[in-house]
Amino acid sequence: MKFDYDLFVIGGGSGGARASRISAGEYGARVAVAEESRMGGTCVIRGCVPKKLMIYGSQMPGEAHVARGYGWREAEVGAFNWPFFRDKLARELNRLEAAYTNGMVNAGVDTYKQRARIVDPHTVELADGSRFTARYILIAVGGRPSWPGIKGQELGLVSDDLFTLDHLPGKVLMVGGGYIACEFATIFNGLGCKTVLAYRGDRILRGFDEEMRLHISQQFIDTGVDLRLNTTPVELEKDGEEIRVTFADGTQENFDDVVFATGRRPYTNDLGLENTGVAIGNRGEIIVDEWSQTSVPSIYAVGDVVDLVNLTPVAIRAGHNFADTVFGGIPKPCDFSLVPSAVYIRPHELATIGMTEEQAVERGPVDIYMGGFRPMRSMFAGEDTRSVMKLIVDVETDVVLGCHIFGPEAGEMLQMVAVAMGMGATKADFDRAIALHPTVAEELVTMRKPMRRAGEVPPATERHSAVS
Ligand SMILES: Cc1cc2nc3c(=O)[nH]c(=O)nc-3n(C[C@H](O)[C@H](O)[C@H](O)COP(=O)(O)OP(=O)(O)OC[C@H]3O[C@@H](n4cnc5c(N)ncnc54)[C@H](O)[C@@H]3O)c2cc1C
Ligand SMILES: NC(=O)c1ccc[n+]([C@@H]2O[C@H](COP(=O)([O-])OP(=O)(O)OC[C@H]3O[C@@H](n4cnc5c(N)ncnc54)[C@H](O)[C@@H]3O)[C@@H](O)[C@H]2O)c1
Repeated sequence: MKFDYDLFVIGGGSGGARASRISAGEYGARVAVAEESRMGGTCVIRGCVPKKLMIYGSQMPGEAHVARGYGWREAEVGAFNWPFFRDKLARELNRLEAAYTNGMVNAGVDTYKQRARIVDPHTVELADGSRFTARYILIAVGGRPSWPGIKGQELGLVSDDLFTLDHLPGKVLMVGGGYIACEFATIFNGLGCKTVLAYRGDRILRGFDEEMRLHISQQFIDTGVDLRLNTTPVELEKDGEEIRVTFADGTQENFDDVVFATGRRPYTNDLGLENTGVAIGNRGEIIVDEWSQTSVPSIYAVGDVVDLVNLTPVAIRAGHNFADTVFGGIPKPCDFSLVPSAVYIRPHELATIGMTEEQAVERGPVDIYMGGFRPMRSMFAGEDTRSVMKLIVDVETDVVLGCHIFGPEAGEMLQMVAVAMGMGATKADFDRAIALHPTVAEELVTMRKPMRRAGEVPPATERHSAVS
């Protein structure tokens, strides 16, 4: 059968852009991409990139504080000019969007700036009614914020809305306890907004190492974020210019803005999947094997839509492996068992890879190496914030199973740890490395004795009485 294209990609975000560029540019496949919004997708337009720039913007008052501690006694940041920042951010995102589009066009990819639906396992229909056939279809449609389903929720915002606000809220309620809630609590707090972080459970960042969760909670408290645990909003109402929030315990409080950071869901609705027989899970995620292939042989899926590890480098790797496998004749299955990630909060961020202590203990005995210290840079400035590093080491094999770093620019350090751990590094390998002095990172190779063998962790209340 003759097809219009070898590959039709739905979604021009991290996964779709990489797959199409490599398939066409490196392997000469005839490729088209449909994108209903802006090329670059979530990461570039309304995720990682603008978020990280906002994090940098929000840390400037802290930098001025450090500068004063180093003798720049008059250092002040003054008032934050949100319209200046927002408009500059918009120009930067336009630049990146153009770079993404050009990258695809230069690779020979046909781009359609329209929504696409699947008609059958080899046919895609665009919003204007045009239809194209393809040997393969790659679904890379990403995810969308999910709303909590409470009364009046339409008065609230989601992360997509936060990069184009008319003005910053004087007082904001962040709802949720995951990556987005924590990162935007840091941002709003740093930019001078009174920030309340409401989480329904008793400790934020579920799934992360328990000890690290405590340090992050403590940092929020220390930096002035009003952290409210076991707190759930149940209704939003308009009250003049403000939003009145009713919480599950019956209390009410007014905010200028309420932001729901209550998770994201695969964006598979109205995609025409029912025309194909592609198997989906109960969250709407597309089920794929290690080759990113769905239950229909001509249809593949990568990125957040498969809801495995919802991070940009994972979507990119899956997209690249797809192109190598299907068009390059280089079979590359996806293995996402060791993925680093970071929660970009300030002043210290959390970067993590591998097992948490809790996961490791399930598997067998482990030694816990931990270092806690005040980094030279901030300590001299008169700050008290402590860095914490934690290595989880298999007692039997000496292999490092997990690494968790809470410190300044921790993500920058962890990337290199990911290389070592990917090679199966043991604690002895870490020890053999000569320290690079004076750095924060040297602590990683100078932790000589285990702090404990797992299972002997003191109760949380003894470690951090300030956190409930
Ligand atoms: C606020 C925020 C911050 C984040 N920060 C980080 C971070 O710091 N580090 C990190 O690794 N990850 C981060 N992420 C996650 C990261 O953005 C995603 O994992 C990544 O973008 C997923 O890529 P993707 O290709 O699967 O989907 P996306 O990038 O979402 O791309 C999907 C594209 O498909 C388009 N589309 C959808 N349906 C159709 C259709 N039917 N027809 C045509 N086009 C369609 C969409 O418009 C979109 O452009 C963040 C996410 C958010 C929301
Ligand atoms: N730095 C990064 O790498 C980064 C940053 C942002 C987002 N991301 C990716 O995007 C994904 C989505 O981020 P997220 O923070 O929205 O999701 P998340 O899954 O990390 O956190 C969602 C939070 O909302 C809470 N929640 C869910 N439903 C709720 C409800 N009805 N009421 C109250 N609380 C509720 C959950 O308990 C959880 O704390 C992340 O899982 C991650 O994969 C990554």
